[in-house]
Order: sequence, then structure tokens, then C-alpha cells
Amino acid sequence: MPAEPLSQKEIEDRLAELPGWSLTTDGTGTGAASGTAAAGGGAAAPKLTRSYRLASHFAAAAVVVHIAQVQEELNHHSELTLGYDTVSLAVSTHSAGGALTDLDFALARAVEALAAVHGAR
Ligand SMILES: C[C@H](O)[C@H](O)[C@H]1CNC2=NC(N)=NC(=O)C2=N1
Repeated sequence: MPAEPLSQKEIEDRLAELPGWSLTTDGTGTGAASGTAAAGGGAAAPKLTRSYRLASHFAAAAVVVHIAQVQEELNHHSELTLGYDTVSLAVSTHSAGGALTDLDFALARAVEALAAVHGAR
């Protein structure tokens, strides 16, 4: 069953439970349905994003591997970026036309839990 796009209220309620996470519309957030009505009438669809800082590059790389493992388990994948001592994610649901769904928030919660274990801030 495909994931349903969340309403603005549902998104705000879920975001309130995820300190550090935010919505960004950075121009890459057009999703799989770019140019279609499903993407929001032409406006770039927001993605759920967060950046973490780690103690070293190697520690950040380890977090990337751990996130990749969880993403495979959930079969839901973010745009995952490794910096020097940072890890950044941006996620939306491709199969929902780039909308935010509960799959995105489930991934965010799982990443929060593993990031804490790594000492990410
Ligand atoms: C076929 C496979 O289940 C799909 O391509 C999955 C993989 N990971 C995914 N990740 C995200 N973010 N959105 C999806 O719709 C999605 N779909």
C-alpha cells in the first residue's frame, strides 16, 4: 500500500517531536514528480532534513554506514551527505510524488536513535 502524503498539521505535529529536524526547500526538493500537480502545483516540495556533527571524519563516516543499514532495513532512503565531521540527510517519499509521509518520519526517528549512540550532535 502506498504511503499517503501527510497534511500540514500532521507534518507540524510530527516535527514538534523531532528537535533538530526541519523542512527545507532548497531547489533539490522537487521529488520524483517534478513538474506535476502532485509535486504541489509547481512549488518545490519540502524535505525533512537534519545535520549532525561528529568528533571526527571517521566517526561521521561510521554514522553514514549505520544510517545506510537502517535505510536498507526500512527500504526508505534519504539523500545522505558526508562532510568533514558532519552528516546531513534530506528525505521525502519518491513514491508519493516527493511528498512527506510517515515513512520519512519513521526514518528520522530511527536515525535520531542511532545518532545518539554515536554521540552525534
Ligand atoms: C522499490 C523500492 O521499494 C522503492 O524504490 C523505495 C526505496 N526507497 C525509497 N526511499 C524514498 N525516500 N522514497 C521512496 O519512495 C522509496 N522507495
